[in-house]
Order: sequence, then structure tokens, then C-alpha cells
Amino acid sequence: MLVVGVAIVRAGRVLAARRTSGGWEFPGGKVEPGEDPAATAVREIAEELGCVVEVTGWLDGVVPIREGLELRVATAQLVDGEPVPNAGDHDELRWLAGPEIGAVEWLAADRPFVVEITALIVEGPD
Ligand SMILES: Nc1nc2c([nH]c(=O)n2[C@H]2C[C@H](O)[C@@H](COP(=O)(O)OP(=O)(O)OP(=O)(O)O)O2)c(=O)[nH]1
Repeated sequence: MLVVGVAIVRAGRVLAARRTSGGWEFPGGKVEPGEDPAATAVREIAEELGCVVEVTGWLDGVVPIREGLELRVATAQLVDGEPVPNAGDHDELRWLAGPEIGAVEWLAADRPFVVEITALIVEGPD
């Protein structure tokens, strides 16, 4: 089963969300049967953060989370509203730039994507 994380980028910063159960992640969730992963990204961000995003691309690679679960990460921009955490999912949000991105305690599966998004933000897409 595929989990989609969403790296929302604005003004050189990426949004990180701390799961109420612990660990920083790219907010998102599981792709439902028959659902387009980009639609999953938009749906999960609306459900978890109460705002609207548009997917702008995908980071490279697919990383195993645990047996039967793997992670892909979309890049996205905000098109409406401001992200607000709800206690059921996240207890803190942070817009991180540069070296701050790698300094929070990401879930293990996210680390390759953290490296990738940091390079993208610092260097810009080529
Ligand atoms: N959303 C998200 N989940 C991640 C990331 N990294 C990572 O290991 N995970 C794990 C945490 C969870 O075990 C799983 C995602 O489950 P979830 O609980 O967020 O998804 P969901 O809302 O669709 O699930 P459900 O509770 O409705 O079954 O993937 C990440 O960057 N974003």
C-alpha cells in the first residue's frame, strides 16, 4: 500500500508536521483503492490541515516504511487557506529552511526525501 507525503513549499521553506504520536513527517496518508496519488495528496492535506494544495511534482524514489507500506513524496504549493494542525493528526507545524530541514527528528522513511527537498529548495529545480 502506498503512502503519499506532501512537501508543501513556500518562499524557500518546506512544511514539516509533527505527528501527535511522535516524529516529523510530510503530512499526507494512504492512497485509497483506485485513487490517483495526486488526489490523495490534495484530499489528505484538506483533511489534516484544512487548506488546499496543488501538486507540482514528485520527489525521486519510493521508500519502504514497513511490510506492505511504502512512501512517495509529492511537492506542492498552497493555493487556498493556511495549514492548521488538528490534534488527531499533528501537534505542531513548522516552515523549515536550509539546515533547519535536516535538524528535526523525521520518521526514518522520510530521510532520503529530506535530503532531496533540501537540495531542491537551496539550489532550485534545474
Ligand atoms: N503521511 C505520512 N506518513 C508517513 C510518512 N513517513 C512515514 O513513515 N509515514 C507512515 C506513518 C504511518 O504509519 C503511515 C501513514 O499512515 P496515516 O495514518 O498517516 O495515513 P491515513 O490517515 O491514510 O491512515 P488511516 O489511519 O486512515 O489508516 O505512514 C510521511 O512522511 N507522511
